[in-house]
Amino acid sequence: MAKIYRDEDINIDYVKNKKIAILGYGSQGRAWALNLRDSGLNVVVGLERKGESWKKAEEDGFKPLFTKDAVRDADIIVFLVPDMVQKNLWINSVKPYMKRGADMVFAHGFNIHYKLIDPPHDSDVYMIAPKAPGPIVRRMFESGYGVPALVAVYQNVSGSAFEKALAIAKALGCARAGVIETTFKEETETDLFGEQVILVGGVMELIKASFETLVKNGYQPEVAYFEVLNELKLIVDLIYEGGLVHMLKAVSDTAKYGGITVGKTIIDDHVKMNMVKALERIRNGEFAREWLKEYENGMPTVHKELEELRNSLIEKVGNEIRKMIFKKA
Ligand SMILES: NC(=O)c1ccc[n+]([C@@H]2O[C@H](COP(=O)([O-])OP(=O)(O)OC[C@H]3O[C@@H](n4cnc5c(N)ncnc54)[C@H](O)[C@@H]3O)[C@@H](O)[C@H]2O)c1
Ligand SMILES: CC(C)(O)[C@@H](O)C(=O)O
Ligand SMILES: [Mg+2]
Ligand SMILES: [Mg+2]
Repeated sequence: MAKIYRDEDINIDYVKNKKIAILGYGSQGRAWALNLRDSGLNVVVGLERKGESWKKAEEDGFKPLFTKDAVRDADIIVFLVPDMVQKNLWINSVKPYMKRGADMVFAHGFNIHYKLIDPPHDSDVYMIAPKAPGPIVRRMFESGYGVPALVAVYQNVSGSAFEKALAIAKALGCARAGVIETTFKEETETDLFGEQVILVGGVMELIKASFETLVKNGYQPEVAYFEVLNELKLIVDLIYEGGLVHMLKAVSDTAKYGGITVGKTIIDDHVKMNMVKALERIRNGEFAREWLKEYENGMPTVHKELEELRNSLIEKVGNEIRKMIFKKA
């Protein structure tokens, strides 16, 4: 079994008096900046322009700097802008201004694994990859818990890159849950696989397909929404709390039998073959090349699909239902 590092295994002093530049103040950037500051670390937020993120960081009590000024005397530089943006940010606003030997830190291995960024040979390069969306990284920290994270070292010039990665993971609250060592390759490939096949892609398409099937066959959209989307969270909560058997114990015997037998005919060998194909495209770099091209063309596919989703029945019905059921009585 993999070694799981917890708070008591980690010494935060490795990063205690270091100046940490958090580049980006979005999903992960905000969570990292706030959690690290609350853990007593010296954080500066670096941004490219005085836009929404700048305003948000100021509202949270930071004094953001332009990237080049934030990295000038930083000991640790954390790349928390979108993956497709990191290379240009590195070339134009970090590399020419950073202190020699400053650490380069990532929350996902994409740019290093697919060789978009070629880091200087005298820098420690490591990763802390929280296994959760940014707002949850912050929410769990505030409530005294944490989300798990993976840590990996790509370059260890100082000899203490791993200890620094663990220290940052602890300051993020991740070692309250558990931190596992991995490689940039393993993190990148499994993270992309997870988000494409289940967490983002798979779940979304299962929800859409089951909703459409019910509605096309004459059932009320609101009934379909409750059945395939709202209750999904409640069932996943049971799996999260206690595992698959725990969830099966909470549902009826009818649901157990139906789920066990029919589930396999939905997620059949054909679906499993598609999963292997998706993994293969990640491993041979085909997905990364396609995504780079999509990004360079202005993300037409992403914009088109989001527009279609915004106008879809499940979103319209869901928006109305959520207004009702989440309204405080
Ligand atoms: N979103 C997540 O929950 C999550 C989870 C784990 C790992 N990660 C990784 O964390 C990193 C950051 O992802 P994110 O989703 O938090 O990013 P994000 O999309 O939330 O980043 C937004 C921030 O980047 C800045 N930004 C956007 N475009 C820019 C540009 N062209 N130049 C400079 N700055 C720009 C914005 O001003 C904002 O401050 C990525 O490597 C991602 O893979 C994200
Ligand atoms: C939150 C996720 C999906 O786990 C992350 O990997 C991301 O890229 O946003
Ligand atoms: Mg990801
Ligand atoms: Mg992920």
